[in-house]
Amino acid sequence: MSFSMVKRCCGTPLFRRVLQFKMCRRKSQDSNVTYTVFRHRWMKALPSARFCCFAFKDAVDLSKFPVDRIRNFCIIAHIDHGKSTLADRLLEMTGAIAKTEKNKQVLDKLQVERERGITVKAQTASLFYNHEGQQYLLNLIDTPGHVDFSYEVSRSISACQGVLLIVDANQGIQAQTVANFYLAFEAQLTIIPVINKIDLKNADPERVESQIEKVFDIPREECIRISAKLGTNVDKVLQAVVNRIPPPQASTEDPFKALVFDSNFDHYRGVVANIAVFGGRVKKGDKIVSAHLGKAYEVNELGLLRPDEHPTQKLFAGQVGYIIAGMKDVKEAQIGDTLYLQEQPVEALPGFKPAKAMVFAGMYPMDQSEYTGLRSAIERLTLNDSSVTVQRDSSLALGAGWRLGFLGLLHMEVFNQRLEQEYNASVIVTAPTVPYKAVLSSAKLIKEHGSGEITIVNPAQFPDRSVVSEYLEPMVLGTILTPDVYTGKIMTLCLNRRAVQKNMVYIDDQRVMMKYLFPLNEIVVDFYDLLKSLSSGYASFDYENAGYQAADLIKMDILLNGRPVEELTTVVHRERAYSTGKAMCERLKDSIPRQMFEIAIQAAIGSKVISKYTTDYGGDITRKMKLLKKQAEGKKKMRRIGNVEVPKDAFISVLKRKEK
Ligand SMILES: Nc1nc2c(ncn2[C@@H]2O[C@H](COP(=O)(O)OP(=O)(O)OP(=O)(O)O)[C@@H](O)[C@H]2O)c(=O)[nH]1
Repeated sequence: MSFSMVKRCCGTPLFRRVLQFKMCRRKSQDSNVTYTVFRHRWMKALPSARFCCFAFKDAVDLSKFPVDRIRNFCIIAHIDHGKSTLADRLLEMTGAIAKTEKNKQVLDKLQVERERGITVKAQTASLFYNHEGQQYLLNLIDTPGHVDFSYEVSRSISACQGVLLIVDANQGIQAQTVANFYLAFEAQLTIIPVINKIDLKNADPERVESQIEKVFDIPREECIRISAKLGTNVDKVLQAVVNRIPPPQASTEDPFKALVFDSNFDHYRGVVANIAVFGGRVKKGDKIVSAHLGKAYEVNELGLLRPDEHPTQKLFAGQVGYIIAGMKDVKEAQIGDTLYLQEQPVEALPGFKPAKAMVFAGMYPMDQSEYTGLRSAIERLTLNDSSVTVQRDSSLALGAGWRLGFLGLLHMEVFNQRLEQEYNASVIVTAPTVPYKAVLSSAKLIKEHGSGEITIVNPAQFPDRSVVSEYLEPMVLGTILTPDVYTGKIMTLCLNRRAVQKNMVYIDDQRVMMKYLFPLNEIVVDFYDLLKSLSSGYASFDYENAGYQAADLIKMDILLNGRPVEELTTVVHRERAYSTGKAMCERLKDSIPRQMFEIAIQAAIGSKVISKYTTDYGGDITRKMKLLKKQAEGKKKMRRIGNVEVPKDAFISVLKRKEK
């Protein structure tokens, strides 16, 4: 409905007098959005609802934006180098959000993101920017920095032609800077290096520019020095986006073709898919087809993300936006899928390799009566995070549950935290394990599995040596960047983790970049924490898949008063079994609150006990009463194994090693 129609219908003096409306036209800061605002006198009484706004017009006339005035880019960097802060400034400067103290990490919408101060999910925002008298549509994607979420980065990159590579002016190039640079470089995107935090006392942009020149072969003149926090030089970043990043190669004349690069689930509207339009145009009511499933859908809604959803009539070639088309499950909007018009089939875009789970853990309800509630919580959460894999699982000790696959330990922790925060679910999580493989030698088993090689994601199902010719473990190529004073300690740490050095170079006169081949199992739980503490927080770490390697593996059980603790069953390298078993027993002894009786804690391989400890019992009667009271309070967070109560959080801490 246009403004003139509204005016004609309800703008007459009589109508206004009767309803006491004041009508005016409002322009939002970016001057593209025109709202018709009704101001109701009665509403003056209600301070919080003084304005009643209806957006009658298609908010933005997207046909105004020929492809050559569109720029699609993402912000990539090492964790905490300031991506989200820069995104806030860009949003403010282009009028997408108001300038206020409250607007911090606007694109980090999840509670866990705000609490941990990290980005977990990539977010898109479309901005309108005036440059030399012309208006540009800039589509920005803010990406996470942590290695566990690098899948989000590679997906985002596929929707862009350029990246802003942010580097902290004090910390310089870090491990994820290198990893993210290569993702962008391999995708042949334009890379704009941005040195952030120049306001810091210890900022050394000169040094960082030299590093960028040496490691990435980008001339130092191309670097832009900014302070995202203070807004210094952020305008130069916007100019560089327009001047250096090419527009998308897409034509509105071609048949409609769009790449699904992200999706999330809305309980009322179904799947909301984020798309990059590679050709043609699409509008509400169009019949579109998902190339992956060959299924047709009708477009119910589409629009821009600014950063909130902003419905429009159409989306055109080169644009990035969202689309809702009655898909009921995120599996229907597979990341990497191609959408096209039913009457104009096109060849599918290359898409992406699906994310590969690197860490698996069992999840069980604290009490079996909570099974159904937990199932629905896990189902809903995985609808929004398609990189989590879920398989039903059950165990004698823990009952019915699931085995979930994650991209890393932080991903697993974040998932857990979201289950607790967003769904009020309380879960038992078993020891994280990596996906081992076994080459079977038993003809019977090969027939049973239909393959000579099986992947084991649950240590309880680790096959016995007698039916296996070889075990294989997953390997990763790790990159460590550190000030050179810590190299000695770090090399010892890597050696202790069965790592093999592949490379070592100085990136400037004080910082070293090392590459190591690690067994994934050795870095999953606590390697990163240890590396940080050994280097006083200065070293950084990133890794990528490096296939499988043969290894001498065995299954180890931990027993409490003779009963196996299924959460703690692990697969270990044979040469590590004794020291790992001993350390786990020691830590379990420290984690179990004293109880009214002695407890035997053992590590065993098959029937052979390799380590044994005994706890003291709780002491005199008043102490016992206090102990009972305290235990009753904490009962909810306890797991009962035989007659022993174990605190829920003991399990992960038992797995963490302490390096000498
Ligand atoms: N002094 C100073 N601090 C900054 C600047 N930019 C960001 N910060 C601070 O650096 C910290 C990390 O900033 P974020 O924007 O959350 O970093 P990020 O790269 O988005 O972090 P992840 O999404 O977790 O990877 C915050 O405390 C910011 O306030 C800057 O220009 N100067």
